[in-house]
Amino acid sequence: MTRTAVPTLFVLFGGTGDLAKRKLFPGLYRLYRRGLVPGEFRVIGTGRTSPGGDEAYRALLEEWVRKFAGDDFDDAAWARFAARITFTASSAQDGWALAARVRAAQAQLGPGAETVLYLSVPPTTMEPVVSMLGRTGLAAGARLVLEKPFGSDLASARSLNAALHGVFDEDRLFRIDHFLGKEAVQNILAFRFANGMFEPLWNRDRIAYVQIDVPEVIGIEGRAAFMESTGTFRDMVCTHLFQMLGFLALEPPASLTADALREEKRKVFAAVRDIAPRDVVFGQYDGYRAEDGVDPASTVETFAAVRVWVDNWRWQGVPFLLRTGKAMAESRRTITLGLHEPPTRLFPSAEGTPNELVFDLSDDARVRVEFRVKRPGPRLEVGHAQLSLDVSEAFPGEQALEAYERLLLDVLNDDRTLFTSADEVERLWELSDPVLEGAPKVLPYPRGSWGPDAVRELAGERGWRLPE
Ligand SMILES: NC(=O)C1=CN([C@@H]2O[C@H](COP(=O)(O)OP(=O)(O)OC[C@H]3O[C@@H](n4cnc5c(N)ncnc54)[C@H](OP(=O)(O)O)[C@@H]3O)[C@@H](O)[C@H]2O)C=CC1
Ligand SMILES: O=C1O[C@H](COP(=O)(O)O)[C@@H](O)[C@H](O)[C@H]1O
Repeated sequence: MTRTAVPTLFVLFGGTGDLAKRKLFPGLYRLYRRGLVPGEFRVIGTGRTSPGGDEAYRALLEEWVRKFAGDDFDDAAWARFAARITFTASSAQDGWALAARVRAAQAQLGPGAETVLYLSVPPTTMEPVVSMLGRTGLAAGARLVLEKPFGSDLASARSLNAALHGVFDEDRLFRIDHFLGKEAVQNILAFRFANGMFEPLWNRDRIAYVQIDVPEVIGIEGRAAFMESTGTFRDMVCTHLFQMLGFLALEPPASLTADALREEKRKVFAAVRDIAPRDVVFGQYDGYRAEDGVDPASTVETFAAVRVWVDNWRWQGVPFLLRTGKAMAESRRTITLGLHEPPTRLFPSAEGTPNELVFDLSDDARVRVEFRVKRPGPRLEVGHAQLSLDVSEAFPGEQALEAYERLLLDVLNDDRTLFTSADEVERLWELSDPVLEGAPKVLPYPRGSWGPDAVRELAGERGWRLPE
C-alpha cells in the first residue's frame, strides 16, 4: 500500500558495498524512474572510506546503475535522481559528521520528514553500528532496515536483538529476507485466499508432500570467506527456505496486515518438530576445497537438504522437503505441492507425475498445474499434461517489482508485512542450532548434479521433483 507523499531521508550504511551496487541503488533508481517513490527524498551513502566526495560517489553509482538497471537507465532521470545523493564517511566508532549531515538533510526536507537507516554492512559490524546510532542520536524517530544474517546461532541472534531493542522499538525494525519480496511468494497468498479453488486442497488430506527447492548452478563466485564462515544451511535454509515454508503453511490470517501474517507464521514455526539428524543431508561440491580462499580441508556444506515436519492439524504427516545448494545441475526456485494419488487406479496406464501445483519463484513468476489427461485417439489412455500460467502474460503492460524493489518500497511506505520479527528469527535459530551442532557428515557431490546420492532417501518413493 502506498502512502501519500512523505518526504524521506534514506541513509545507506554499506553504501559502497556489493549489495548497494547490484540491488539497492539500481532498485531505488527504478522505483524513482517509475514514479513509485512516495514523496520527496534524499539519500546519504556512508561507509568508512569515502570514494572521494559527493561527485565521485555519484559517478560510481552511475556506473553501477547503468550496469545493473539495464534498459531502465535514462540520462535525464538519472540526473534528477543523482542530484539527491551525497556521501559522508562514518564508522561504528564515529558517526558525528554523519549525524550533522543527516540533521541538515532532515531540515532541508522539512517538518514531517521521515528517516530510514539501512544497514548493509558485514554481520560483525551490525551491533557496534547500532550502538553508534543510539549514541549519536541518529536512531531517534528513524526506522532501521537490517540485512541478513541475523546472527549465526540462537545466542548471537538474541544478543543482536537485545542490542537492537536497546535503541529501536520492534515496530521500527525491518529485517530483510529478500525471498519474501519475490512476486511469486506473495502470489501464494493470492492463490490461497483470493480464490475458492485452492484452499480446500491445502492440507494433509489432499497434499502428500511439499518441496521447496532452490538449486543454484553458480558456485561461490568469489565469496569464499562468506561461505567458509556461514555455510549453506545458515545462508539459505534457516533464512529463505524456512521463511517460504512459513508463508506456505500458515493458517488463513484475519487480514493481510503485518501483525496478522506474522502471528500465523509464528504459529507455524512453533509447530515445526525438532529436526532429527536422519532428516538432514549436507553436501560439498567436488572442487570446492580448491577454490581460492577455501580451507583445503574444509567441511563446510555447499548443499543442504532437510525434511521438516509441521506438527499441527493441517500438516501432520506431510513432509516439507527443503533443498538448496551451489554448483548444482540447474538454477530453480520452485515450490511444489504434490497431491495424493486417486484412491483407486481406474486408468492402469496413468503414469508419470501425479497432480502437482508448482510455483516458480523467478522474477518472471509462473504457476503450473501438473495433471493427467486422456490422450487423443481411439484408446482410453491417459498421459501427462500441464496447465501453465505466466503471470506477466496474464497482465500485459504491468511490470513486476524485483524483490529488493518491492521491499525498499515497503520500507518507504512503513509496511512491515514482508519483514521478519525478532521472535521468528530466534525460533528459527532454536530449530537450526541442533542441526548445526549435530551436523551430519558432509558428503561429496559432483558439480552439475542434484547433490549427494543420500538425498534421494529423504524424499521417499516419489523422489525429488526435478524441474521440467
Ligand atoms: N551481497 C549480497 O548479494 C548479499 C548481501 N547480504 C548482506 O548485506 C550486507 C552487506 O553485504 P555486501 O554488500 O555484500 O558486503 P561488502 O563487503 O561488499 O560491503 C560492505 C559495506 O559495508 C561497509 N563497512 C564495512 N565494515 C564497516 C564498518 N566497520 N563500519 C561501517 N561500514 C562498514 C563497507 O565500506 P567500508 O569498508 O569503506 O567501511 C561496504 O560499503 C551483509 O550483511 C550481507 O550479509 C545479504 C544478501 C545478499
Ligand atoms: O541471500 C542469498 O540469496 C542468493 C539467491 O538469491 P536469488 O534472489 O538470486 O535467488 C544466494 O545465491 C546467496 O548465496 C544468498 O546469500
